[in-house]
Amino acid sequence: MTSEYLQTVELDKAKKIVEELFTNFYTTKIEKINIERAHGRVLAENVYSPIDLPPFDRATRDGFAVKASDTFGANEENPVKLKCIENIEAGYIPKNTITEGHCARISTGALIPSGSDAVVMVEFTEKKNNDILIYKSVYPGQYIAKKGSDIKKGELLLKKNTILSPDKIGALSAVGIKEIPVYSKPKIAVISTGNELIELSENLKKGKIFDVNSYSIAASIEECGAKAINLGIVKDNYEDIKNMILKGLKVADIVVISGGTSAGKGDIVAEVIDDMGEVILHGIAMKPGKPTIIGKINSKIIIGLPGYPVSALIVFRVLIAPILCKITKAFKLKEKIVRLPISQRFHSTRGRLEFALVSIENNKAVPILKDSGAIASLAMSDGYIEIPKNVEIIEKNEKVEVKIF
Ligand SMILES: Nc1nc2c(c(=O)[nH]1)N[C@H]1C(S)=C(S)[C@@H](COP(=O)(O)OP(=O)(O)OC[C@H]3O[C@@H](n4cnc5c(N)ncnc54)[C@H](O)[C@@H]3O)O[C@H]1N2
Ligand code: MOO
Repeated sequence: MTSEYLQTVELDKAKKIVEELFTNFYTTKIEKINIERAHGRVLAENVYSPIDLPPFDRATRDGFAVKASDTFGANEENPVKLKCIENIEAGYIPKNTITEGHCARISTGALIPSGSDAVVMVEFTEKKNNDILIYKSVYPGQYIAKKGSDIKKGELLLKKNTILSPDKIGALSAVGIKEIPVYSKPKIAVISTGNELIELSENLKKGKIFDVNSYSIAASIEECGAKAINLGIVKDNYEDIKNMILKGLKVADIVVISGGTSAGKGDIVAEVIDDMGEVILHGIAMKPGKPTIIGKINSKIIIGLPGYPVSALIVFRVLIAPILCKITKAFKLKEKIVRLPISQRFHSTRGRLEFALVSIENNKAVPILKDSGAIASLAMSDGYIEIPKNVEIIEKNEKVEVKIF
């Protein structure tokens, strides 16, 4: 079983396998959520406006509601004199009808009184005793937003699969929709294995290190619009790993476990998965990431990432994230890529697709020459470059594509 690890498959084939697994074994569900929690979620259905918007004819300027015909011919020299019969504030219902020779003071957003068909801006009026002098004519409909002119009841407001950004949330609230149908986030359990790992809250003792992958992988999951359920650290022993995986399968749709994937003595993740279900793939022809495991237990997908934090993150990014983002639809997959000259000659492993972290300095891609065990590279990196398996050397100043994190 673990000998399968020696037979690596190409990354493209691994991607295909993961994609097929997600298609066959993950079913997208729909839930209704409150608008207050809708930011970043994805609409699961078309939304039609349940009301006319605006719901009534309303003033779009502060001024006077008039009969437009009363203002015809009015100008600076020859103002028209109208009698003001009411003051209509936003939110109130006018009591009177505007008849010839009359007007009403009106606020922006207030309901247009019956009989009126236009608003004169306050700047072009003057109050004189009980009269209002109008210095500018208006045409019928001027400064009035008609009922339903924005959107009509029953009209399509937002299409299914729209990402709910602040503007879209505004549109939903304008038509009074509080409960919103969205895709449920896939739940992904995150497990870190290793006797050497400790929680961030613990004291660092000799031989121990803080758990990185629980946090970096959970963050990557959330970045793809999925929900990470961090189950924490488990020791490198068969029973503990098995029980933790069982727990993950219970609470989540997918399990991601890191560490214990390679050929070491304590590296028993593949064995456990194989006993509980099926190891579909163990070993990808990529660097880092060679010992990656893809498996299935009771129709649920389980991914074993290499323990080294840089390896785990790169594998997640290139193998899992694109497919996860595709199913959540929460993230536009267009990767940010910049083409930059490389700052120095770079040697790559012959015969293996390689991913190398780089930082960007003075408009150059600077390779971070540390191995995947080096944590500081995570802090220094801006992105990574992909070196095809048949390329051994990238010459200084050759242009490379940097995929930004
Ligand atoms: N004889 C061989 N040894 C190794 C091989 C190999 O092919 N033959 N592959 C190497 C490669 S490549 C990788 S990658 C690692 C991956 O091994 P594992 O997945 O079994 O990972 P571990 O041995 O458990 O851990 C490796 C390394 O990473 C640290 N680690 C693990 N988990 C975490 C975590 N959650 N947070 C922080 N650091 C973590 C761990 O302490 C180890 O230092 O194997 C190579 N060896
Ligand atoms: O394959 Mo490992 O994942 O080189 O770091």
